Amino acid sequence: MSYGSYLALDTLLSAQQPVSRHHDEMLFIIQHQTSELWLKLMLHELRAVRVQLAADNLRAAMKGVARIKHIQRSLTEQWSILATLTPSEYVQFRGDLGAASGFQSYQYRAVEFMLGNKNAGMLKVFDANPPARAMLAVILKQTSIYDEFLALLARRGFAVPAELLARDVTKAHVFNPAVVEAVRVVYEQPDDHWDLYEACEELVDLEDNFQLWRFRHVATVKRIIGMKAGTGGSSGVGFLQRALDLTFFPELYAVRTEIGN
Ligand code: HEM
Ligand SMILES: N[C@@H](CC(=O)c1ccccc1NC=O)C(=O)O
Repeated sequence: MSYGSYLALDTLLSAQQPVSRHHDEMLFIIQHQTSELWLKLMLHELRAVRVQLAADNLRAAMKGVARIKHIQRSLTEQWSILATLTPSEYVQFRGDLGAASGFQSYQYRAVEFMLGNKNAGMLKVFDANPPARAMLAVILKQTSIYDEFLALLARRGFAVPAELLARDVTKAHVFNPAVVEAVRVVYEQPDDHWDLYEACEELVDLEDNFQLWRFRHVATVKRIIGMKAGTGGSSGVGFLQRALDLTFFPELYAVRTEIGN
């Protein structure tokens, strides 16, 4: 065993293959590759969190969420490196990227699915990559982290509607006022439900961190390509900005309006 063989460094460090002759393409490639590595670890941890929630191991699940939150911070911080890429630099190799786009990040889509933002329509993006498509199809049909959390609440005696517990999990979760009422009990008597109270706040942190990543993506994209359309066929900044309206755990936010009323 050696450092290089253990870490497969020859493989890892031969995977940076610029398609242009431009100096700054190396930054672009490494920014994406490191993001994908962290996404890989995030997925690994999310899978474990899901299993722990299903097994009623709330503390172990929250240990996993704590690690995920640090990964998210690292991913979000990383945007400042890419922000050193100026529009004048990017335009020199953007054309060489063809129709490639972050749309095609199957690990990113898997993370969105695991958190509950399901969208079966996204699978066709990966028709040309059968293993990626198959991985996403499996996650699409599984309960999300939030489905498992709501099921755990129900097992703890909270009034989570039965139809929600038997919902079609291939669809995105839809806001349900009864869940707000269930969570309200936790927030109004935290001392009686401390672990659930803590877990709700951890999930809000997770969503908050995710939004910060999305925001830094839009902000970085805006400074690099302005209002140009995206290589993936979207409007660009406008499309990415709309994604900021998405929410994984709507009831955990809605409950805040109700506290004290
Ligand atoms: C110069 C740098 C970048 C630019 C100009 C850019 C631009 C865009 C645009 C315009 C889109 C919308 C899809 C399209 O029409 O192409 C998009 C999507 C996306 N980008 Fe980037 N991006 C950049 C860097 C990154 C990096 C470093 C990552 C990290 C993995 C990333 C991940 C994604 C993901 C996951 C999506 C899909 C988002 C969704 O479907 O909600 N992008 N990007
Ligand atoms: N959508 C970007 C291109 C882009 O960012 C990209 C291209 C190839 C591989 C990954 C990419 N990153 C994220 O969208 C653009 O419109 O310039």
